[in-house]
Amino acid sequence: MDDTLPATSAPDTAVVVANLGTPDAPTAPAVRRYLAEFLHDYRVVPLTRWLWCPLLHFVILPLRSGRVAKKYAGIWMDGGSPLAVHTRRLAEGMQARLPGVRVVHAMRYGNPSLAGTLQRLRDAGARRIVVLPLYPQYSTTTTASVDDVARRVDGVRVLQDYHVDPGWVEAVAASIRDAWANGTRGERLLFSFHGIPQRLVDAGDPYQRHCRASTDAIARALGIDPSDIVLTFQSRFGREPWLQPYTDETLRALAAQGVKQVDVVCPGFAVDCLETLEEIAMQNAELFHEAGGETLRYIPCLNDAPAHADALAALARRELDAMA
Ligand SMILES: C=CC1=C(C)c2cc3[nH]c(cc4nc(cc5[nH]c(cc1n2)c(C)c5CCC(=O)O)C(CCC(=O)O)=C4C)c(C)c3C=C
Ligand SMILES: [Fe+2]
Ligand SMILES: [Fe+2]
Repeated sequence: MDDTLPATSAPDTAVVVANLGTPDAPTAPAVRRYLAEFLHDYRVVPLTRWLWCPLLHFVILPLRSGRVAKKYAGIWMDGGSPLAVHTRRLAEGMQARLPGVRVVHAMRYGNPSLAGTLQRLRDAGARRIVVLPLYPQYSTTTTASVDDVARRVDGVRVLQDYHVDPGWVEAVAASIRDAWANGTRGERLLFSFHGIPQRLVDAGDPYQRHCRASTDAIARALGIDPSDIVLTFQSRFGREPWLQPYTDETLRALAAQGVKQVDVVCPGFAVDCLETLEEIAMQNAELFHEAGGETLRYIPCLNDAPAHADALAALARRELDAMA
């Protein structure tokens, strides 16, 4: 846990840049610890505990931890897990844009913990705290879980979503234009979002609608023909139906239709992580190639790009002003 909050001159106001979380090391025990916390969250798996706990502890964690640790090892950076490194750098970029405000990062699962960070900020005198979950699209599985933790602390406001925020939309569009700048544009642009179970959308979760709206807004900013765009969902977990079309099946179908070059962007992920660097840029690129495609070009997340830090700092400032 990070107990070394930077000292600033304005401890009464703070912004917490909150992300999902990630293991502390690319090892089976560290992955197991992380997955255990993540998959015990009722927002993520709402199964009755007498059924879920035995399955989780005796089947899923023993089988999954070692296999997933190897995937993390393949993308690990000098400073740690990509999700942790990029989240930290993004928060530093926002700090530079928010003088007089203390900006820190925290994780819903793993370290530095969101609950501990909020408590330490309060103990250090912060009375106005904005939590900015790094989820552009709202979901009960992600944003609401951050809310669950934040609601236990006084003086905290949580940004609910920014799925069509003009600054963010333009930053994503600019990153796609940059990828196309050298004239190597794929035949299709695929927008791949993390999936959630279809059951949750049927029960009212706005996530799918937000993903559609983000995709449309980014496409509009790019001025591209809707027929050049495909919206898909990745990272299925478990056996029930998740949001469709699935990214992997769509890539196979595109290759079968004779599409050779595809560009993939993941605007549901603020920073690069296992699901983008390993699943899309490695696993799905290989799958596309084996199905007869030539090149899957992965367009990186915004990470700590100046336009990203600008957009999120402006959002944080607006939330702080709304608390005044
Ligand atoms: C971007 C939004 C995300 C949603 C919505 C989401 C829902 C969701 N995820 C799982 C299960 C897993 N997700 C895992 C990794 C992971 N998920 C997100 C984001 C969303 N998840 C990110 C950014 C990451 C990467 C973390 C990293 O360290 O890089 C994993 C862990 C990896 C694995 O074991 O495959 C699981 C498990 C569920 C069940 C769910 C909705 C119900
Ligand atoms: Fe348990
Ligand atoms: Fe996930």
